[in-house]
Amino acid sequence: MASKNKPETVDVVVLGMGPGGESVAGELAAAGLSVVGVEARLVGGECPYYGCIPSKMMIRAGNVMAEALRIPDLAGTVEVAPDFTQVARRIRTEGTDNWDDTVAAERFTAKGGVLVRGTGRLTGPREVTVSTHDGGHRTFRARLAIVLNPGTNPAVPEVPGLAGTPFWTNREAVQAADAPASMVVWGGGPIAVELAQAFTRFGTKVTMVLRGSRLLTREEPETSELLASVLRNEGVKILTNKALTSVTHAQGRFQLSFSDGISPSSLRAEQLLVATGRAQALAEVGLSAAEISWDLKGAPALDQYLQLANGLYLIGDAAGAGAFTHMSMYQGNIVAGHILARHLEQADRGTADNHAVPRVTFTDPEIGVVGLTESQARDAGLSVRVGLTKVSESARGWIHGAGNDGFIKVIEDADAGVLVGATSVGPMGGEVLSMLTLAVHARIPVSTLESMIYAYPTFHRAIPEALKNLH
Ligand SMILES: Cc1cc2nc3c(=O)[nH]c(=O)nc-3n(C[C@H](O)[C@H](O)[C@H](O)COP(=O)(O)OP(=O)(O)OC[C@H]3O[C@@H](n4cnc5c(N)ncnc54)[C@H](O)[C@@H]3O)c2cc1C
Ligand SMILES: NC(=O)c1ccc[n+]([C@@H]2O[C@H](COP(=O)([O-])OP(=O)(O)OC[C@H]3O[C@@H](n4cnc5c(N)ncnc54)[C@H](O)[C@@H]3O)[C@@H](O)[C@H]2O)c1
Repeated sequence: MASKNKPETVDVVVLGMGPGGESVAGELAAAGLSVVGVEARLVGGECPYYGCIPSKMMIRAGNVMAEALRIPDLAGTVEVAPDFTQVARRIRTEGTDNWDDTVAAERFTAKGGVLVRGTGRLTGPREVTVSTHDGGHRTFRARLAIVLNPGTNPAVPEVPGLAGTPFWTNREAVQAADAPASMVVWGGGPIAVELAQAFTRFGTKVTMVLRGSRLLTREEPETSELLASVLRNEGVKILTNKALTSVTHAQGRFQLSFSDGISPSSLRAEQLLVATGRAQALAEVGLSAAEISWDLKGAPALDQYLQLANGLYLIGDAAGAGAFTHMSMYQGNIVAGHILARHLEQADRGTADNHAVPRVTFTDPEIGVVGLTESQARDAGLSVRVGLTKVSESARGWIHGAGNDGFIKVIEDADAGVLVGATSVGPMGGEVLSMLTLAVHARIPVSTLESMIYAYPTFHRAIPEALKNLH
């Protein structure tokens, strides 16, 4: 092993092996470059161990039960007895290998990559120093590139009493052995709504406490309204415009005090889930050593190849174009393509284009969104036409019956005659989103979408109805 003071020269250093970092590092190593991947926790990052995969396993199980409970409306009788321990077992054994990344690490090293476990920091424009888990230090000089993929950690606001209590973030929630009897979910973003619904379906009495007046504030107001009504019907309490002022924990219960600016109130619950956004791990990476200034308030400035400076790339949640696994991987692909084009003379794969970023919040109904919301399109100065239709009014939605809440909303740039955004809420709303994503991505004229044949009776037949309603 090299000493602290003797840098080792390699082609590429990937700092943080989230979904994008893992794929860039693997591809470049497989192409024959010498690649060091630096990872402080688990190769693969948040998504496979604490994010997408375990949460979607919970959601899948909850959805099966919710469907079963719709049987009396459509098909007979059924007895449903939720058992969270089955979900916990599946997450532990199939989903996360008991939070062990050996398979992912070996996938990378089998391609010729070198995995260094520890926390890395930039110590120069082309230099990374790692405090390794075995207590040493290694310094690497990157001949060709450094790719930063540090991701995020749960952000926990400072509230008197909170720090000393056994609250959950997403990381503890997905490791739960059982569903708590009652839980306060603090926050109203995607993590909060997905986990609130999943735990409710396993018998947890959930109270959501929001700082503002609606759920999923980045999405259309119609989305927030519909989701709130679905969650309330399932038994979730939603308290709005509340600030958490103090927390205590005694005898296995949390006591939470709130203020709404007028009068104080309090809640007791067995568990508290803090889902109040994410903190950028990029802040700890030492950007100033690479002479990059960044003030944490927005995303750092990147060029179209996702470079902060020549040969210094940034991908993933920290790149600020959407905190989603598919964005991390999309960006990783562009960066790998750029490095290979520059140094191995392979064909360039193009540059980052964020006009059609899709996202799906996996509640029931699913919430699929692409591109701009109505207010974003108006704020951008476009001449906007909006079309909306309810899923329950389509033939398929009507046939579907119980569980058919949803709508399609399309946003057109009327001058250009193309969609610039769309929302698809409903059963399989995330799958219905796919053709809307293509329409926004490829700027397909609305007249072409109107002339297309849509199979009957599918959920996506609601899309031409929404187009008919454009006004
Ligand atoms: C509960 C939950 C559910 C989610 N569900 C979805 C979903 O359904 N679909 C979706 O698209 N997205 C989902 N996401 C978001 C998704 O997990 C992230 O967008 C995704 O993980 C990509 O993040 P990233 O590439 O920025 O890196 P991350 O996944 O955050 O990984 C970064 C890695 O870098 C390492 N690291 C950081 N700093 C250093 C350092 N200095 N030295 C060494 N290593 C370091 C970290 O240990 C980590 O492993 C979900 C997130 C959560 C929390
Ligand atoms: N299905 C998916 O794709 C999926 C699922 C989960 C998470 N994610 C990604 O992970 C990211 C993080 O999710 P999230 O739900 O934590 O974050 P978020 O930033 O979307 O939502 C945070 C919530 O906490 C509230 N909040 C923030 N600071 C607060 C404070 N000081 N006091 C009270 N409330 C406060 C906000 O008002 C908001 O309701 C998302 O933006 C999303 O990109 C994606």
